[in-house]
Amino acid sequence: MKPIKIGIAGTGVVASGVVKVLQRNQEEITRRAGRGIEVAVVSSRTRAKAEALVGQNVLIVDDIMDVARHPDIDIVVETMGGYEPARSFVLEAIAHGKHVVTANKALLAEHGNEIFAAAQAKGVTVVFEAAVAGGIPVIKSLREGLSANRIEWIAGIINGTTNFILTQMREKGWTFTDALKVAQELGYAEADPTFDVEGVDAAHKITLMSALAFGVPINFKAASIEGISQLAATDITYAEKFGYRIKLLGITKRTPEGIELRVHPTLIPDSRLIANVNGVMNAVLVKGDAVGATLYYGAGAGAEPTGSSVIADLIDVTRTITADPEHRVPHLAFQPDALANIPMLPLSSVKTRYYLRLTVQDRTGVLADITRILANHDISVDAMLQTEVDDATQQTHIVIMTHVSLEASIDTAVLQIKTLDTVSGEVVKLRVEELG
Ligand SMILES: NC(=O)c1ccc[n+]([C@@H]2O[C@H](COP(=O)([O-])OP(=O)(O)OC[C@H]3O[C@@H](n4cnc5c(N)ncnc54)[C@H](O)[C@@H]3O)[C@@H](O)[C@H]2O)c1
Ligand SMILES: N[C@@H](CCO)C(=O)O
Ligand code: NA
Repeated sequence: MKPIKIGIAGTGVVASGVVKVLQRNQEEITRRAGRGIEVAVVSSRTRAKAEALVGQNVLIVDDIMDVARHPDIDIVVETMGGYEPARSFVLEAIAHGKHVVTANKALLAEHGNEIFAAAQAKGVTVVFEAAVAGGIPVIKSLREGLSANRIEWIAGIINGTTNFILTQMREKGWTFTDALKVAQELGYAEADPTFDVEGVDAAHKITLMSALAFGVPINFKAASIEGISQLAATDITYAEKFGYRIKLLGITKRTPEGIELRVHPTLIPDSRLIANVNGVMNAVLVKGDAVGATLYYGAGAGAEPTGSSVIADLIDVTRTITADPEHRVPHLAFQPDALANIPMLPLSSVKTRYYLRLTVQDRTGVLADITRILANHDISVDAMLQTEVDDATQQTHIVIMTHVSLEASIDTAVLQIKTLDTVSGEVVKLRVEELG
């Protein structure tokens, strides 16, 4: 059979991984796909970069739309990133009957509903394994491997850059700034690294997994997002004293009231496997009612790991290209006419355990005032730690681990605690997930 011809828009880190692995493993990829996969057209902002990547025998075009419209192409690969022109490019390719493979979670989290609807109408596939947790085949697991289950929750370390930063800070004492700089040099970070450090990239990814897990439309606006830029090294140390590690987690949970969707630094018991996932590695825990908890681990970023996922998608599309569209695996795991209308919950209705750190004056009655306020809001204390009094300021830190409480109650209690004249500065609040 003749090889499948593909076009690539954007020749950066991910595209280079795709081209290299396609070349290196050509023979095995052909045996798996049933026919060869050949890069036929490439578009890049810099022709020299494209030539260096694919050589002289591949057509290089200046306008990305010439990839989207090229008559010889069956599948386009979008590795430019960003919202525009990526969105227009993908829609144009779909309009021309091309299947699309993309690594772009920002695009799908914001414009996925429009893109998948266009693909459905045209009978083509849009696949995005590379967009979530880089090289880990977690989309495939959610869409196919776990399709017997009612998914209960997903919790994942799904941003390599921030996990790399947290690891270097904790293990090697690097500064946040130095660790970020190295993550950028290694090609892990987004073009705008605030997407990584402020939790936006993780929110894009957990939004996509939430839609796949629960069969609901993609709803990025419902995500509550908190990154690691405000996380103090002190809290990493105190958490360790209680036997916890702090990780930036993307969490989505089905509750009787609706769906939680959130990203924030989270305390995790240090005995959990996921608490020991370090460096650029990602890990996603998926809890299904039948299978129980399953854990997917691997490189969340980098050229070849991400290229691995792009190529797996290319092989999948190649295999199904001859099947009738209605017999293909649905883009978002559920049949498009079977999406559910479950409410997305605000952060105030989250129920979990909390870590609170307060700075207080060392005076009698402080602790009693604080515990009284907590009790008045139905918050019970599980463990408490008080540090030595600082001689100069006469201040001390009180760290409290609560039992499961309602976030709205915690927030009201914290507001009241802050009005006590013995309490100074901010009260640090972090969420704890047992992930059992
Ligand atoms: N780097 C990773 O480890 C990784 C992992 C998973 C997903 N992703 C995603 O993959 C995508 C690409 O990331 P990357 O790290 O390869 O980025 P990159 O910056 O290395 O490469 C992007 C490429 O696209 C080209 N490009 C951008 N805008 C263009 C335009 N308007 N016209 C033509 N070319 C254009 C750039 O010149 C560059 O060659 C992003 O969506 C990113 O979120 C990256
Ligand atoms: N910037 C992303 C790339 C992979 O999606 C990360 O650090 O995880
Ligand atoms: Na993946």
